[in-house]
Amino acid sequence: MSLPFSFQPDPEPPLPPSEFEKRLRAIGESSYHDRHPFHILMNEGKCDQEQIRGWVANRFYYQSQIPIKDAAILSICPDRELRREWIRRIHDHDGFQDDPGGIERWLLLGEAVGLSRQELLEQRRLLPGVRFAVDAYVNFCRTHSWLEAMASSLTELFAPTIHQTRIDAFPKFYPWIKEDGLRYFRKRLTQAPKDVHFTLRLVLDRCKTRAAQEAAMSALRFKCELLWSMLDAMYMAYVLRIQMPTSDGK
Ligand SMILES: O=C(O)c1cc(C(=O)O)c2c(n1)C(=O)C(=O)c1cc(C(=O)O)[nH]c1-2
Repeated sequence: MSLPFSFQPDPEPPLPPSEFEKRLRAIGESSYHDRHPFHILMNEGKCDQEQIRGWVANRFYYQSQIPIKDAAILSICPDRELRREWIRRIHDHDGFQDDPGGIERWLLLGEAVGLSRQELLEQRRLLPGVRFAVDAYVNFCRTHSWLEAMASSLTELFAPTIHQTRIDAFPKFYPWIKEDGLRYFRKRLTQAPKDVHFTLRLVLDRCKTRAAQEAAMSALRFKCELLWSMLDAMYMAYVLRIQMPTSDGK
């Protein structure tokens, strides 16, 4: 027998916060980019100098776009208290007062591996696949709700472990990298947990419906996919050595 047309089945109830958090963490545990074959090669000391340089140069584009995506989030966030907190992320990367910022520290990493600032700033080694993936992140944050955009940054729950792995692995396997270059990763060990503690609480508190919780989980899956895609492009170019011929023949 069909139900009267006015009957609406109950929407799925929201998950209890502890279960929601468990599911968010499970997304990163299964698909964060620490498991990508490029990172595994790098962290086991199996990359050559050109592969490390390729990774540093391409990741620079990600670093350079982070404050732009955070500014996009600020521009759609109606809550003043949240904006006061979120703006700190832009300062962390662009620099604030005496702190030259994460982008500057990544440029030092570039110099430590033998890349000039100019080369990074002019995006000379930027692969098309990396550009598309990073641009997709900025675009996602411009076109989704501020809460989904904030939720997509929750991959940072898993970033300190991978930063620590690099701090341990680089001096051991790549003694040719100047020590100064590791400052970026050291600084993120204290910055990322602060960011992510705030964002996790926010997402758990503000996603009050099951639909909002599902949207936050989708945002996190999307972010894991784009981080993974960046490394696919790098693996193709620097491990399989397949690159698009440049149109100007260089
Ligand atoms: O080196 C890494 O593996 C890694 C990953 C991520 C991440 O998970 O998005 C970030 C960072 N580093 C990072 O340094 C950083 O500042 C950062 C900001 C964000 C973000 O989404 O707002 N992710 C990340």
